[in-house]
Amino acid sequence: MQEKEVAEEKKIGMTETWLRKHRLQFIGATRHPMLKSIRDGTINLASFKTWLAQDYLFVRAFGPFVASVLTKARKESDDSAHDIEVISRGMASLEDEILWFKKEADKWGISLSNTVPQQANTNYIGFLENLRNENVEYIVAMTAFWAIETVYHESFSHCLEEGSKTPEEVKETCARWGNEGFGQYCQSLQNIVNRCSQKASDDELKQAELVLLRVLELEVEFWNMCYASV
Ligand SMILES: Cc1ncc(CNC=O)c(N)n1
Repeated sequence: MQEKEVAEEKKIGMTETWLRKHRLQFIGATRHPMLKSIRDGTINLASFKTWLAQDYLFVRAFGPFVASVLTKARKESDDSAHDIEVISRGMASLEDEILWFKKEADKWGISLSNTVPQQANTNYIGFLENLRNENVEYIVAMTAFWAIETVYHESFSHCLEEGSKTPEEVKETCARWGNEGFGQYCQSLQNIVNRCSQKASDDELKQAELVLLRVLELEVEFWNMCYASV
């Protein structure tokens, strides 16, 4: 049976089907040792600072990617009014996010202008650039978008759960992506992917699934990069 039929039969979305199938990879990205060290309070602050500076560069590249998803929604979505609203919300919050990175970098004494992207970051940014191509289908780009946001939400909300020993000075970072509002926004993105997947061809679904897997790999490599930089 095709996965699309499995999803339909069980009355669950395509995203849920993928996440069940690739559960281990999802856990690898959202429960990385670096995240575990945030949660248990043993985080090495040098690693955290590396993450902060590198993620700032990532987010700067993420904006143009989100803009390209917005353009695809306009051209390809069967409910573009709705999708544009959701994607624009994400776009708008990036401005605030960039300001937040600058403020946070000041707090930690990090010079962002002297930061150069490390290899794993360059790979991730290159991946985003490829997805901006107009030949990449809306559902494929949208799946990447949903996955990128959701991985951060899952990762950081876990660091704020009861019983976690996340250091005070890192809590604000966790709350940025771990908060409930961000979780609802991730859910809106997920609903879009699920809706689009009902009309997608098998080939499009295969591509979207591969993109999801690649996001999970790139996220692990991103954390590895920070973790190793001690
Ligand atoms: C490496 C990485 N993955 C996901 C996010 C979350 N999206 C935008 O902020 C992020 N900031 N960085």
